Amino acid sequence: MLRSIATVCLSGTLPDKLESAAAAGFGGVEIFEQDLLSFEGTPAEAGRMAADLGLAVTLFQPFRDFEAMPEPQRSRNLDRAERKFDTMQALGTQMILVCSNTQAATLDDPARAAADLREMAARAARRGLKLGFEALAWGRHTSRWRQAWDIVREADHPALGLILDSFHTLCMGDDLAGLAQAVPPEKLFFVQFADAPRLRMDPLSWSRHHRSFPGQGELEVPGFLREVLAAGYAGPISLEIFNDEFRAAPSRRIARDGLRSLVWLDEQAGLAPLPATPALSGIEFVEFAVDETARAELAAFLAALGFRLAGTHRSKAVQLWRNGGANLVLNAEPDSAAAERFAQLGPTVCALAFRVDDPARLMARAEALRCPTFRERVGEGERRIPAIRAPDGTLVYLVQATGPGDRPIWEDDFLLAPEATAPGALRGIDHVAQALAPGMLDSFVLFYRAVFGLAPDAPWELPDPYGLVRSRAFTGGVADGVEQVRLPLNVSESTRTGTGRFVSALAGAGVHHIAFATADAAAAVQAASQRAAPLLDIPANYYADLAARFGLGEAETAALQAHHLLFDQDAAGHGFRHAYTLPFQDRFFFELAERGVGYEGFGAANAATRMAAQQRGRAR
Ligand SMILES: O=C(O)c1ccc(O)c(O)c1
Ligand SMILES: [Mg+2]
Repeated sequence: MLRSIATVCLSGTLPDKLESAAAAGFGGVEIFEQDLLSFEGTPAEAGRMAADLGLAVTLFQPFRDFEAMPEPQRSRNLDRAERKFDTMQALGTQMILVCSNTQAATLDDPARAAADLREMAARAARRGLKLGFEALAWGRHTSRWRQAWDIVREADHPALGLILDSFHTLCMGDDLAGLAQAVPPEKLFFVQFADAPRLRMDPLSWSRHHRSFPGQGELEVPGFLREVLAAGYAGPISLEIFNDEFRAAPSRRIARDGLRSLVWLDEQAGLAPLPATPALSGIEFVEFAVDETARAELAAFLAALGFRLAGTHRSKAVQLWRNGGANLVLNAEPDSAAAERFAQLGPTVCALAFRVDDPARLMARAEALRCPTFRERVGEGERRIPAIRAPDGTLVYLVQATGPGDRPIWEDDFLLAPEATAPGALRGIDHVAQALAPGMLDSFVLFYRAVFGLAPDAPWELPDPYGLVRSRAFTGGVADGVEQVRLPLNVSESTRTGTGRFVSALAGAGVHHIAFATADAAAAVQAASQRAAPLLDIPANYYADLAARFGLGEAETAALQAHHLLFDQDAAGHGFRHAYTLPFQDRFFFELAERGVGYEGFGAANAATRMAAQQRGRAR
């Protein structure tokens, strides 16, 4: 089916929008009138530009507030329609969208609405054009698709049909039940798709500012597509998203997200299968871009956390640092992707590596979802780890999960030190938190959901002393009832929060902290203290409140305090003990986390205390 996107989804001028849509792989565009009005050339030139890019103009949207107006507006509207038909013919599109009238003056008279639409359709038909009628959720007298259909049916003109829009239906808690029985396929002229977060808001503001691509929100868009297909619809699948962040973002990224959302939607609706989502079994390593100097400084920081140099790459300036099951790679190789990242941003995380059951299958899935792939130069006999790029350019390596008897992936490429397998206090990586510019969150949500099959948890809000931080966590890869991969994503509109400062310092997104899993946080902290690790001090008031909140005894509270530990407990009594380091060069920081079995969170209740302590640390 033809994939189409409305120009209103994208930023820039009409030529920018068309080029981005074509580059992403769309076959059609809905043209919004405003985009045409602000275009320098003629409608015919716009139409040629689209055609040259291989884009069909699937629809033109110049009209609103048409049906059931009293005279003289009624006649004026019909005259105006003729001018719009001229434009459509120049543009080379057949379909005009008319959305239900929102004006106070419109008559509550479905028969009049039908008669008016019939008249417009008759005029359109004379020119070989077609007219689709769509119910807006806030339409004055027509707000549901069934009402719009009643009007279209009563008008009974072959050039008049129904347009559906998933947002207008789903935002009202409505569905398409009965569509296939009521509406013949040839009357289903066009269908628009949009998702949205569930918000308590009037539908107009919700629709105009908070729509998102399928898979980025919480509406049941795949079910909507299934119903539309069951009704025999075979026309374009068209995205129509009004979203302030989309219109402020680079149009190429947004167009690519849009296409990705449609590939995912087809899979979810059972239309076109993709290679299956992976079984994730953890984060094998996190890789830092460093140079020689930064490497020495970061290595010293890690050594204080009990990490040891466990291996050196056979052919590159790359080191493996390890503590128990936690692996960190420090990459100082010149002329590499890491070096490029370092040159731009200084010491930062440049790659994450996920353990998956079948890297080749996941690569195929990612490519089908239009993820850029990456192939690093490798030396002879070395392993090439397949990698894809996250929306911010961070590399995501896909590492074969190994069982107890298997050869570890490290042995091909690294000269491992004898202490490589020495026991350590850390079990692995509990979670990796990324700080994103606000406009990036939807891109990441779609990336993790579509490519990895991870589901976002409910959104959280975390109060930094200098503004709000919004957080959404992705978790997945359940094994033995425990989540193996946890990825909180944080965004902040304020540039003064820890998240905001990190994002502006980095000119983009990146890993802001890494939490290591330990079975005994107090012991891990004690060992780190003895090695003079820089740990974050927590104020005494925190502990007084904690004791009161959870009814902790004096000795237990004192033990937490002595170890800089924060504490949380869920409703079922599963506990979480965690401590933080100071940031490395005012950039990223680390966390030591002891997660009681069954605890699913991240200590969000402690985030305000942690962020305040970090901001105080900066002020000193
Ligand atoms: O917000 C609007 O006005 C508007 C216009 C056209 C549409 O197709 C739509 O879904 C919303
Ligand atoms: Mg619409």
